Amino acid sequence: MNDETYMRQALDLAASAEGQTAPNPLVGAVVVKDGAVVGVGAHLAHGEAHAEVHALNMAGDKAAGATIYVTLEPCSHHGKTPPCADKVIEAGISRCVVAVQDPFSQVAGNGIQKLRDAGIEVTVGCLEGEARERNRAFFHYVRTGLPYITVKSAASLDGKTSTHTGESQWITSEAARTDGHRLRHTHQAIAAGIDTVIHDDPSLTTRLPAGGNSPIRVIVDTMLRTPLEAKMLHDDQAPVWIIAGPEAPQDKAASLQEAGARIFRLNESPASNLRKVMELLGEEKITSVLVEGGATLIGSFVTEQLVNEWVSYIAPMVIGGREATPQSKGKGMPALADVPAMEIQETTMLGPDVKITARKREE
Ligand SMILES: Nc1c(/N=C/[C@H](O)[C@H](O)[C@H](O)COP(=O)(O)O)[nH]c(=O)[nH]c1=O
Ligand SMILES: Nc1c(N[C@@H]2O[C@H](COP(=O)(O)O)[C@@H](O)[C@H]2O)[nH]c(=O)[nH]c1=O
Ligand SMILES: [Zn+2]
Repeated sequence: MNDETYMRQALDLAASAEGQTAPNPLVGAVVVKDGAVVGVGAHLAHGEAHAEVHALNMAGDKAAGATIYVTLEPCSHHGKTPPCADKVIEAGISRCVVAVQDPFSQVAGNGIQKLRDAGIEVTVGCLEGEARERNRAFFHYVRTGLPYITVKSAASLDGKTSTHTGESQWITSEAARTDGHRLRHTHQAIAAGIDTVIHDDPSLTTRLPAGGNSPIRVIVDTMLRTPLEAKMLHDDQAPVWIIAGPEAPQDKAASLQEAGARIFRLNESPASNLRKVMELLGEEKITSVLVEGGATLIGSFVTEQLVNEWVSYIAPMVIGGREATPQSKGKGMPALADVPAMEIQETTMLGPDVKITARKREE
């Protein structure tokens, strides 16, 4: 058993709380003493104990002289919980293996320094690539202040998301649609355009057999055309935030607020200033957004080059039709040189469909 073995265990522990910890990162910790695992822990929810605390509590006095493996640098600031670095020192840990430094300004190497100053041997970089990839949303958010943006698109082989008569249910299989709901569970917010809200009256909730978190529903609706009887306003499943433009009628804003929606009014059209909308969500501590559709909204994210990840679910059918809805509308990129390079991360069969995941390389 070597460092990577225990760090892999810590990464798996971190991943077990996926979709629960935002805006905090996923973190796992394993305490090892004389080749035996004596404590394990994961950060389970924002505001609750950090992974190291769980693992050290479980280890008890076996932590003295032990090694702790942690997927993110132990924090050194007083956030909602006392600093983990202090706890690691108090427990008498003699060696700390860290996957990656915490980019959060209040930590960013201070935790590691604190441990070293206390005479603890610290190594950084064990399975760093995997640790960064697991926390890509958190790292992107800390670096840019913008949520990590994933577009989800379900389409035919020829890239249509509905027939030219507007029929779209269903193109992909139950298996693909369920996988799409896992994407909802792992994102803090889900964005949809007003056309999708009017056409589909979607609930945008996470409906998985085992349950799951329903993301905050963010509707880009410049003129506040969201119907007062929209399903999502009456299911009490998750907040509804509607982003309006300057000309949106005040009386409609008032009645939507009455119906429980939170209205954000921008002084420019949100549909062509999505970066402003994302900055606003970033200020609300939203670290990840799933863009569910439709083609117009997706087209705006593409044109503003805000897409960090693209997940396509492709069904084995060809719909055809010049008027059939494509995966993205809007202005688009004039030249290939402007098209951001991405990398395919995964292709998986889900029933009869194929799922393709691609990511933009983080700068
Ligand atoms: N039409 C298809 C999809 N279409 C998804 C639509 O964009 C819209 O998100 C749904 O109508 C939302 O409904 P609700 O939130 O589940 O109530 N998505 C899919 O994965 N496959 C398809 O075939
Ligand atoms: N979740 C986590 C860490 N999260 C770090 O602490 C910040 C949140 O602090 P707080 O508001 O107190 O929860 C978060 O932004 C990130 O930098 N650190 C750790 O040592 N272990 C953990 O398990
Ligand atoms: Zn901590």
